[in-house]
Amino acid sequence: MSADPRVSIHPDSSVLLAAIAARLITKLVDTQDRYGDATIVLTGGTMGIGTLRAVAESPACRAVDWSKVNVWWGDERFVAADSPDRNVVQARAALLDQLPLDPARVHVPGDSDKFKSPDDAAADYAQQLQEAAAREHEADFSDSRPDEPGPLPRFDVLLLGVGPDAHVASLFPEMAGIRETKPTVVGVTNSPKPPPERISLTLPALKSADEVWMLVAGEDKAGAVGLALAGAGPVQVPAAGARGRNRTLWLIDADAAAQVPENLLRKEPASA
Ligand SMILES: O=C1O[C@H](COP(=O)(O)O)[C@@H](O)[C@H](O)[C@H]1O
Repeated sequence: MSADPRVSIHPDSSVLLAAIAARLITKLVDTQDRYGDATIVLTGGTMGIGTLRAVAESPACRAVDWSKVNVWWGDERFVAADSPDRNVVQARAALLDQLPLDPARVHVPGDSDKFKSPDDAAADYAQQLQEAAAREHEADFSDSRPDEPGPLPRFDVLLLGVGPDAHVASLFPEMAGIRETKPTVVGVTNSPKPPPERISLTLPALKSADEVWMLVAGEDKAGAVGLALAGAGPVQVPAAGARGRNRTLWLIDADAAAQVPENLLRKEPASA
């Protein structure tokens, strides 16, 4: 089951980033009230890193118990561990290094210093995910606990940027990664956007999240946003396939909203 998209449009990218940060902080606090901890899946790119900077700037940032936040990434560039191209390196500089995170809860995808190929790093990341899922399963004493752990832990909120070509994470239109239905993680060797080698969660793994938030600003993304929301197929338009189980939220600015289908635009209530 997955949730139909809802769209929330903000006047420009700076208002959008502040609004996303406020929502994210609230979501993490609410989730910690419910489960004791919260799990976020981060993304890279302009909006992914901009969101982290906006969280760092928010006075409400400290409302979250960061020692009980589990951190994963939806994708990573397969380059040296300290490369400025790494989503992890950018996320640490934007926010993570300022937080009292528990290092055991920060799950970093592999790099080219440690692994020979994107496929090897993808296998390691899939293993990290599976181990986290097994730990969660062991600690679950509820009546709804399944007999066996699944391949993925609980993802409470999963953030995604969208490229002008409608890629999400490192799943690019018409390429092998977006067609994967079985593995949770895939190695990418020919990304059309540099750097060419990457690892990415697959579409089924993205769709396992409780909530998926699509973060998009700028007129160069309007075509991709329009196609995704008009119901295009995920192989051609990967952003169309990314949906949360309970919520799919498109948080976008007015420029990126230029081609949103009319029926998805929120109407003002009619005046009496
Ligand atoms: O390469 C990537 O691109 C996407 C989108 O980035 P943007 O700069 O166009 O917003 C990003 O979400 C992904 O994590 C990243 O690796």
